[in-house]
Amino acid sequence: METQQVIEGIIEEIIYRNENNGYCVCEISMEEEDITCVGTMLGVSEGEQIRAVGEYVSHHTYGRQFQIESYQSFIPQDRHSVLRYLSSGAIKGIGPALAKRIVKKFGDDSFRIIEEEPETLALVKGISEKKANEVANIFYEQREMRKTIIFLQEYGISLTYAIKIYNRYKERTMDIVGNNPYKLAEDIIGIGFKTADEIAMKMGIDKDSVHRVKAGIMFILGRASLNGHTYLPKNDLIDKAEEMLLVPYELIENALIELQINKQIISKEVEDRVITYNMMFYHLELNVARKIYDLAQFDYDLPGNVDNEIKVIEENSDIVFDDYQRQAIKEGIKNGVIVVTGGPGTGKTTTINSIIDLLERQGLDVMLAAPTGRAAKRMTEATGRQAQTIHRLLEISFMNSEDNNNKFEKHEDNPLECDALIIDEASMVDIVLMNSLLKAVIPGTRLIIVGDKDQLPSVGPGNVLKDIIESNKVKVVKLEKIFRQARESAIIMNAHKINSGEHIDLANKKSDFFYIKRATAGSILDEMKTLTKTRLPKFANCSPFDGIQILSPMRKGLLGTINLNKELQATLNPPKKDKNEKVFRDVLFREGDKVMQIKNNYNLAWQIKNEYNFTIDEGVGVFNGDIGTIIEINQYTNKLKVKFEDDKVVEYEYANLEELELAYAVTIHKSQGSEYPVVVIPLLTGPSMLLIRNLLYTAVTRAKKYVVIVGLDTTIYQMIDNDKEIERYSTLRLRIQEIFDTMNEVGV
Ligand SMILES: Nc1ncnc2c1ncn2[C@@H]1O[C@H](COP(=O)(O)OP(=O)(O)OP(=O)(O)O)[C@@H](O)[C@H]1O
Repeated sequence: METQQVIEGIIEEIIYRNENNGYCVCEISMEEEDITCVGTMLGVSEGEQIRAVGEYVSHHTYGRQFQIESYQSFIPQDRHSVLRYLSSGAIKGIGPALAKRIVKKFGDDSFRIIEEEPETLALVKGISEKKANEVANIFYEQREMRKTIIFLQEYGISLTYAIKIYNRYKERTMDIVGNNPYKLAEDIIGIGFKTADEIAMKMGIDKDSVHRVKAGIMFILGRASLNGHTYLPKNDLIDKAEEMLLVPYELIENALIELQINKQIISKEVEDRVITYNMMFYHLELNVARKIYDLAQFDYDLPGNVDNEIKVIEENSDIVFDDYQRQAIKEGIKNGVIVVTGGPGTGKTTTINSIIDLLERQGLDVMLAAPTGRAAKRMTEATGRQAQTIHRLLEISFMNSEDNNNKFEKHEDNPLECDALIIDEASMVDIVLMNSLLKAVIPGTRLIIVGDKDQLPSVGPGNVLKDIIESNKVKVVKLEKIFRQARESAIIMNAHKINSGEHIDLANKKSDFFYIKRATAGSILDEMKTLTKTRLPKFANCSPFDGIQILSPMRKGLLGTINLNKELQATLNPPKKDKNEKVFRDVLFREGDKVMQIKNNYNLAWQIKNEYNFTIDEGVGVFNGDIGTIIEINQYTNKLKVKFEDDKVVEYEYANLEELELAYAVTIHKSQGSEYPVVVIPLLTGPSMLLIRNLLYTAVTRAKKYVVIVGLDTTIYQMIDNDKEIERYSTLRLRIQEIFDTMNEVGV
C-alpha cells in the first residue's frame, strides 16, 4: 500500500463537483504529470494552485488517482493560471472573453487589482462599476472561505467537517469557532465535547473558560441521557464536571447559573435533593404528563350490552376471561388512558383483541402500533390487523441530518385520526418517542398502553411505562394468571419464576428450556460454536442467520458480544477468496455476515427488488434492532449492501458503517422488543450491575421455541436472586402526579 504523499499543481479542470458535500473530481497538472484527484474540496476553481496531502489509489475503471485528505489552495500567480481561473466561471459575471480582457490589461497583477482596487477593473471594456464591485465581493467571499477552511484544518478538523462547519456559519466561522469552539459541539452533528475540547486546547483557550465549563456540563447531561436518565442529581453532576474538566467548584457553579439563565438547563428540588435536567428533557416529561392528564379526562360509556358482547367473544374463541381480563376489556373501552401490563402468557394479546373487537363493533376506528418493526409485525400477526411502528404511524418525514427537528408529519396540528390507539411493547418507548406520539394524539382518543413492566426499560432515556404505572393516576390492569396453554411452556413458566425471584429447575431436559453446564469461558465459546453451527440448526430447524440468536449480558470480555461476534464470524462465515471484506474502525465486515442496524435512521433508503431486479417497493427508514445480511461490499463505490428481513436492501456508504454491528451475538439490552425462535445465552461471570434478574428475564422472554443457557448454574441463581435494577433517573411519575393533583385542587 502506498503511503501519504504531498502533491502540488494547478487545477486544470473540474470534472465533477457535488456542491452539498464538497466531493470533487478534478484534473491537476503537476510538473511531471497530470493526475486525477478525488476528495472533498469546497469552492476550488480551475486555475487555482493546490497543495494536497493524500495517497495514490487505483480505481478499477479510471486507473491511478490521487485521493485527497487535506489541501490548501492558493490564488494563481502566473498569467496562464490567472486566465484559467477567471475564465472558469469561478467568479460569477466573468466569462472567458472578459477574463481575457482583464488579463490583457492587468497581467499578473489582475488579482491584486480585483481585491484592492476593484474600481480600476471598470477600465476594462464591458465591466461597469457595479459589476466591478460585485466581482470584488465574490472574490472576497471566496478568499474568506479558503482562509476559513485552512484555519479549521490547522486545528486538526478534517475537511469533511471543515466544510460542514463552513456551510453552517459561513463568513462568521472564524469568529464563532475562534471565540468559542465549544459551539461546534452544540451545532455540528458528529462533533462532540471531546473533539471541541481538543480544538479549543490547540487554540490555546483557557481550561477555565466558561464556554468550556458550560459545554462540559451539557456533555455530561447528554451522556447521562444516553444511559437512560432524564436528569442528574446536581451534586453528581458537579462531581462529574470537576473530575472531567479539572476546574474549581466555583466555576462549575457559575456555569450552571449561566446555563440556567440561558434556559439550557433547569434545577428543581425533588424529594429533598436538587436535580438538574437538560431543559429539553424537563419539557418532555412535562408535556407527556400534561397529555396523559388531558387524555385521561375523557370517560366513555360502555355499550349497554357489553356483557353479552364479551360472552359472544368468549363463545367464539372458546375461552372464559378471568376477572382481570374482563376488567381490562371494560376499562379499555371506558377510559381515556389505560395501561394493561403482565408477563408472558398472561393473556395481554387476547385481551387487546377483545377490546379491538368491541370498539370496532361500535363503529370506532382503532390504530395499532409498536416501537420496533419486529414488535409491530408480531402485533399484526397476533391481532389480524395492520400494526405499524410508531415511527411509521407518525409518518416520519425526510429528516435533514443537520436538523433534528420536524421528524414527524403527525403532531398537534395534524393529529392521528382514530378513536383508539393501542401501543404494544410499551416498555421500550422512551420519553422522546412518547412525547412525539402523544403530540399526535388528541384528547377524545382512547390510549391503550400494553406492555410488561418487568422488562428492561427503554434503551433511550426515561422510564415511561413504569412511571405511568407507578404514578397511580392512570387506570392500570395487571394480568397475572398464566393460562393453560402458556403453562405448558417451560420458557414462560421459568420466565415467571425468574421474575418473582424463584430458582428454576435446570435439570429438566425434556422441554423447551435447556441448560448446558460449562465452567470456563473457553468451553462456553466452543459450545456456542457447535450449537450454532450444527446442533441447533439440526434440532430446531433454523440457522444462526435466521432464527438462532445469541444474547449476551455484556459487550466486553471473552463472552461479550464483541468477542463472540469475532469468534462466530470465523466459524459461521469464514474468509473466502470471493468474499469481499471491509474493516471499519475495529470491526471486520465480510460478505455473508449477519449484521444489525444500531440506531434509528429515518433517511436511509431501502428498496425491494423482484427476481428480475426490478424495484417493486421502496422507502426510507431503517431502525435500531433491524437484522440483516451483508450481500455486497463494493471496494470501488465504497458501499456496502445489506438485505434486511422483508427483503429490504439498503446501501451504506462506508462512512455510515458506524450504524452497523455484527449480530451473531447481540446484547440483551439490544434484544428488547425482538423475539427469536431460539435464544442462546452464555452466562459465566460479568460486572455485578449486569448480573441482575430483569436482564435474565428479558433474555429468556425473547425466545419463542427454545432457550439454551450455557454456563454456570450459580451465575443463573445469582442473577435470579439479584433484584437490583439499574437506576434510572426520571421524574415522569412525579410530573404526572403533580399535574393530576394540581388540576384536581383547582377543580378543573
Ligand atoms: N381467559 C383465557 N382462558 C384460556 N386461555 C387463555 C385465556 N386468555 C388467554 N389465553 C391463552 O393463553 C395464551 C397466552 O395468551 P396471550 O397470547 O394473549 O398472552 P400474552 O400476554 O399476549 O403473551 P405474550 O406476552 O407471551 O405474547 C394463549 O394461548 C391464549 O389463547
